[in-house]
Amino acid sequence: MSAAFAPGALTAVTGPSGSGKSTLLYVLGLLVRPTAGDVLWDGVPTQGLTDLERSRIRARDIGFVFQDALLDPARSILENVCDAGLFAGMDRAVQVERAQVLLGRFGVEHRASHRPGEISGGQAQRVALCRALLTSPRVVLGDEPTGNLDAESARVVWDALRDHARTGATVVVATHDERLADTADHRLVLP
Ligand SMILES: Nc1ncnc2c1ncn2[C@@H]1O[C@H](COP(=O)(O)OP(=O)(O)OP(=O)(O)O)[C@@H](O)[C@H]1O
Repeated sequence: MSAAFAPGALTAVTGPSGSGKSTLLYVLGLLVRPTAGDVLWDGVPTQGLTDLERSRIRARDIGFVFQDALLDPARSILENVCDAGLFAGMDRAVQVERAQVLLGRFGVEHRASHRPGEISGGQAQRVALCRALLTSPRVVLGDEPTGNLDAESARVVWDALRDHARTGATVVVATHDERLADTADHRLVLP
């Protein structure tokens, strides 16, 4: 099986539980190496890249959103978002400016100095989205990013991912939510 994920589009990955949606995203995101096959990045095979080279691509070009926000509980909301820029070599002032714009866009700017334990699950997921978008990555991968959210927050997160695809990025999202998946540009169904 092979699949191509085009820039400028959101692809929804669906399929039964255990069909490999998460595994596919981890492989695409260069978090794990496939036991067979390869991921081509701009047409270039990634299997032969060193861990450092793969980490560089991840830091610079890939944003991740998981089912849980996975924020660092010891750091403020602003710091959690800015941290995504560290390994991408983003200037600190640019990190803060961009983080504040994103937090404002998703209605959580008043929580910037709070700790993750002081905000709701829906707000935490919006913060995770800001973190994923901080570097304006060319690729955003979502593993059930709306799985724990109420309908309104789910829509906010999904629409933001689709809007990011509209900027020319490649966005791939695994989901069990058929209604959201129906609004994706493409659909990959795992058997
Ligand atoms: N760390 C692991 N080690 C070994 N097998 C694993 C590991 N993680 C997942 N698997 C197996 O790989 C297969 C695919 O799992 P995966 O989590 O990718 O499916 P999924 O489609 O995302 O499922 P769900 O919708 O339930 O999240 C399953 O059979 C699972 O048991």
